[in-house]
Amino acid sequence: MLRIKGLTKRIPGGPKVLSDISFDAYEGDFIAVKGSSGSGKSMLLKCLALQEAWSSGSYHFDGKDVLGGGWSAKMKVKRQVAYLEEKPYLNPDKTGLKNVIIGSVSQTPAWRRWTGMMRNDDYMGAMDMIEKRGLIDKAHMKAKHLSGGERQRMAIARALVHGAKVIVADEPVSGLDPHAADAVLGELKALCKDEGIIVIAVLHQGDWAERYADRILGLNGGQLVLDVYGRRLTEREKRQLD
Ligand SMILES: Nc1ncnc2c1ncn2[C@@H]1O[C@H](COP(=O)(O)OP(=O)(O)OP(=O)(O)O)[C@@H](O)[C@H]1O
Repeated sequence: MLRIKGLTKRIPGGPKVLSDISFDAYEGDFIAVKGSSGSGKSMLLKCLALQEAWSSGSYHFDGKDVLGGGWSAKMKVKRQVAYLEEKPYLNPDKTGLKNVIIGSVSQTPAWRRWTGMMRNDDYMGAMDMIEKRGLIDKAHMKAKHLSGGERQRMAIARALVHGAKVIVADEPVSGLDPHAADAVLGELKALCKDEGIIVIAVLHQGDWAERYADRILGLNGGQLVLDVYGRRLTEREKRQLD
């Protein structure tokens, strides 16, 4: 469970880009984040994944104080909160499987990525995860030959292999055709439902948020202006996010 209180982010020597954001997220939640360009959506996800330092606020993960908890508490959150980019980086010349085993810059320690060492149980765990994502026939294909949707799903497998309990995804279906987008969001939804993963995804375009998320957070000018459960946004609420 995540408990965010008063998250504020000020760019050093610059503007305040997130102001006093508070919300809780529970196992199995699929939360969409909406807001116009520059409203702070990406910054919110980066702060949750500890890719950006917080200016103030408190962050509890499974009851533990992350910001007050020292290096090991922060490393644990970096491993368990995976940041999924709009176009996740996979090494183009390595296979999907090898990319999954090696891990991502944001989640996996550097020594592990440099050595690329593979134990037998790493191999089995990664293959299992890839198979569950329906990508078994792509496991030995170089990443450069995977489609956008397959890359996104391979990146989800990679996050899970390296211990993700929370996936924060920044526009994960932007640029994908509707069929591939449904596959990616269906995958994320199933992870919430079946495995209790928390997904927090920026889904500003179209009606993906309404179709897949249980809850929609709306940002405007770095402030949380909407927190809506289990229903579509009204026209008035949509205007609040313009
Ligand atoms: N390193 C930085 N230095 C200065 N300003 C920054 C920095 N990073 C982000 N910002 C500003 O913070 C605000 C929020 O940025 P963010 O990327 O979170 O917006 P967003 O809602 O994700 O926008 P978009 O939908 O266009 O991606 C923007 O005004 C942006 O210019």
